Amino acid sequence: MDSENGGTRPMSSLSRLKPPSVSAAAALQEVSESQKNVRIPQPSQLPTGLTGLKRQFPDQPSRQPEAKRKTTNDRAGDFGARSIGPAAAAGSNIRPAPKGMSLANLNNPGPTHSRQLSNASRPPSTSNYGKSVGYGARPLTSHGDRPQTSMSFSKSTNGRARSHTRTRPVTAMANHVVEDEPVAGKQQNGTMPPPSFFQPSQSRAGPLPVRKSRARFSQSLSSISIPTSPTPRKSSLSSLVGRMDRFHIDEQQADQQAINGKQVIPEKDNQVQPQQQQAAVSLSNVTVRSRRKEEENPLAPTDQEVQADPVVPPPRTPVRVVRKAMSDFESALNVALTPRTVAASPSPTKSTQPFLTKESNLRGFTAWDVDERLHEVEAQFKAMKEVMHGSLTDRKAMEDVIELAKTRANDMERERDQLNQRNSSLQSELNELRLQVHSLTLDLETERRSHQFDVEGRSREHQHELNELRRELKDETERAQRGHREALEALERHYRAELDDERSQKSKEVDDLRTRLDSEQQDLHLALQGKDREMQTMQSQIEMLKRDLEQEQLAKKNLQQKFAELSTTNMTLEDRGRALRAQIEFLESDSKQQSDSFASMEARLQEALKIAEEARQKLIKEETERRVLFNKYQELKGNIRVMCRVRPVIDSSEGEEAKLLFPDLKTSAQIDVTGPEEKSSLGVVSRKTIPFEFDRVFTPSVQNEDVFGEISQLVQSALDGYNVCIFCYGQTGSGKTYTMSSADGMIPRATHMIYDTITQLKEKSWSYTMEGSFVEVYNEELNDLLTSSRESDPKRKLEIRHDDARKSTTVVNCKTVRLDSPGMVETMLAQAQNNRSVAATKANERSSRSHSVFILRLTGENAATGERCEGTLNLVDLAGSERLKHSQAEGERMRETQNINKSLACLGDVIEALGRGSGHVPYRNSKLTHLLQYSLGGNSKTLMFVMVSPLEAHLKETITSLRFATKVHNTHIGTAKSTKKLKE
Ligand SMILES: Nc1ncnc2c1ncn2[C@@H]1O[C@H](COP(=O)(O)OP(=O)(O)OP(=O)(O)O)[C@@H](O)[C@H]1O
Repeated sequence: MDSENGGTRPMSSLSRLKPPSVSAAAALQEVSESQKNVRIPQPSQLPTGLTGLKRQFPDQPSRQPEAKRKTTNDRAGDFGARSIGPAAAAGSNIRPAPKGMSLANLNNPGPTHSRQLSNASRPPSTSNYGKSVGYGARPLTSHGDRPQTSMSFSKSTNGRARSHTRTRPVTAMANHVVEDEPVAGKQQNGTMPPPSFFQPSQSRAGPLPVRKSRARFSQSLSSISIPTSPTPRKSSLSSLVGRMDRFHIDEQQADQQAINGKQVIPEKDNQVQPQQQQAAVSLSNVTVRSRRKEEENPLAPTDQEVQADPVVPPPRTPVRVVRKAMSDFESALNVALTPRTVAASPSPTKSTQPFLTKESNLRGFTAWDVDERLHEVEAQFKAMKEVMHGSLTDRKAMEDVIELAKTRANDMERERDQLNQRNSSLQSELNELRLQVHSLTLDLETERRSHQFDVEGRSREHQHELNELRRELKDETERAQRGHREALEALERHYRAELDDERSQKSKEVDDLRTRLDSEQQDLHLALQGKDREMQTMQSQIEMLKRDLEQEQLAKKNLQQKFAELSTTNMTLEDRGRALRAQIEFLESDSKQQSDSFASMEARLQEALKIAEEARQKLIKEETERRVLFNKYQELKGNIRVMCRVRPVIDSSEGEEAKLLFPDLKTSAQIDVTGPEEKSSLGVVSRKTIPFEFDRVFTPSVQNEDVFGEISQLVQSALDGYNVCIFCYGQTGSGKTYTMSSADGMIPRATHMIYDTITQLKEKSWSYTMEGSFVEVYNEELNDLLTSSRESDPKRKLEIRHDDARKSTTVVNCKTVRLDSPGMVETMLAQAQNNRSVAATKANERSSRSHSVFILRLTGENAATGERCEGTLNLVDLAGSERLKHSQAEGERMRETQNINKSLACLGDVIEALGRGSGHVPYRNSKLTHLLQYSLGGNSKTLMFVMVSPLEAHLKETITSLRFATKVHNTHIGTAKSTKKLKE
């Protein structure tokens, strides 16, 4: 150990003066640091025992100055003063600490000192506290997170590799023990168990944990800090107590050796009495402080020197301690009496040893003052006497303490024995229980195996029984099935026999029922026939009754008529009677004159009636002649007539009205149109008035009814067997459709008139059939307007067929509707209007882009005269005649307009050709002229309406149309001939 510390202390014990070793210096520094960390408790903070201790041993700073080196007597006095503490504490009424609570807890029983389970956060334990000698917590070393305690120290002695922890002793006490106790047993592990004041003085065979707990408890007690007194007595006492601790350490070392170096980590032992703890605390602290003083005084005998002496047995009682102190004192005295080397005097011989020994050469030294030395010895002797006195007092206190400790030790021994006994009994019980558990386990296993064998055997038996039962059940089932089958067969036979009987019986019943039903059916049939006859009779009676009823109704009507006639006759007769009575009265007065007068009047009346009849007959004859004459007039005048109609201005928004004048309202055959402005060569702007004359000019105020009145004779001509063609020509929006197809236009009025005429002609034995068709010429193609686009077959195109012999035209594949009533004509017109191609242009929203032709074929027969006639009425609504440039049509509309213009030009060409009497009339140049071939010229009567717009904007078109109409009007296209012929 010395070599480890590098100390140079001589091994000889004669000098007893050794320089402080490095380890001792380190220990001294450790103790000094510990003392710095000590928080000196105030008297009020000290435990009661310690407070009493302080009362008994008050500090005496005046006896000896602090700077003065302490002598052995001083340390002995310290020992006595300190050793009294535990005794006083034992004698006082110190309340024992609670179980599990150390003395440190008593000093500061705050919650912060409660033992924590967590290593990382555990506050310094009481053991650590004892190591650090004060409340100041020692910072954690690098050896581990957990503060190193006496427990860990004890663990290191348990053979673990903890020798490296010796680099820094945990506590001053531990440092002292480790470094200053060159005991072989202690140095084996480099550590030693903490000293314990209550350690048994001899090795015992008691339980090791108890001893360990006592050691730990003693170390924890060392954490109690007691202020160090500067008095020499206290130093001496500390020295003594330190020696006593080392004695105990020796004893503990012996115990360690007794338990073969094995140490069990003590369990938590809280059974140490607080008085013992307190005593140990005081002693250990005193030891620490005294050792520090010893280190400061190298001349004083140290504990190591005492411990190093193997001859001197360690004192085991305070008496021995005192004796040892005395011997120490004597040794010190010898040293003191030994001539010292004066520091200022040179050494007679140069010795390499720094201390005085018996071999030291003292020759040459100056003699020292004996008197002074005696005084010093006397003073020291006095002090020694005082120390002795105090030591005796201390001895008594220590003996009390020892007695108390012995008592406590005995109690604990007893308790330990009891615990050992209980432990052994519990161990034996545990062993017994283990044996029982083992035997029970074996029994259980045996039982389980036997039970398993039993279960397997029983399962085999059950399986066998189950198989047997299955076989039996199968046999039983088969037997039962056989029995049931036989029973079923027997039952079947039985029921079959019963069924046969039942069937024969039922068949007999059915036969009876059938015969009965037949007879009943015959009866019912007979009854039904009777009922039929009755019903026929009833029906005949009903018929007869109906007829009777009708006859009765007729008779009733006749009677009613007769009654009415009779009533009238009665009234007439009454009137005549009244007249006759008046006449009788008159006659009675002047009968002859009155009778003559009556006869003359009667003759005049008869004459008037005769004249009236003659006039009526003459009227009829003249009417017939007029019609003949009209037709002859038509034939003579030419068969084309032109009428002009000007529509009214519908809305002022249409624009400025053109200047159209009608000069001759009587004849109504002229229209004067003020032409557009013209600039002459002289620059004079003027507007010409262009006069146009036609067969009839209709002003804007003329209604359709008046217009129809003018053409009704033409319609009548159709009934007389003429081909009549009425067509409207004019620009878009001039009123063509309005005139021809409106609700009161020419077509409805013509049909209505024809119906009326047909009805009238029935009296003359004429019967007519009327068939209508409606076609359209669009882009030089014929379309049937009475057939919708869905119904029409594109493969069946309309074709124009002419019958040259009959001068009639037929459109093949065109739908022809028999018109039996005026309502059918209206329906046909509406249908045609829907199917007609109407497209919008810039000239007119509702511009008709096609020519529509309504063909009404009239066939009449006169049953009386045998005459037959076929006439055709063509009502044509031409498309707009506006010029292409004006219409601004594009694309498809342009093509439409071109076709329209072409067909209209062809119409003009045909009329021109007819007027010229050309042999070839270009009917086939257009579909329109081709369709109207026999309605233009020949035996046809043609009427052209030239429609005029009243607007100034349409003036040019108006003039163009009027010029074209004038051209037509001036054309003589032949004589119309009636188709009326006698029926062969
Ligand atoms: N005499 C009239 N009295 C009142 N309104 C008329 C008369 N004539 C024409 N109209 C009106 O003028 C408008 C154009 O007439 P309509 O459609 O008959 O012209 P259009 O010559 O047939 O034109 P399109 O060639 O485009 O068919 C219509 O709204 C019609 O009602």
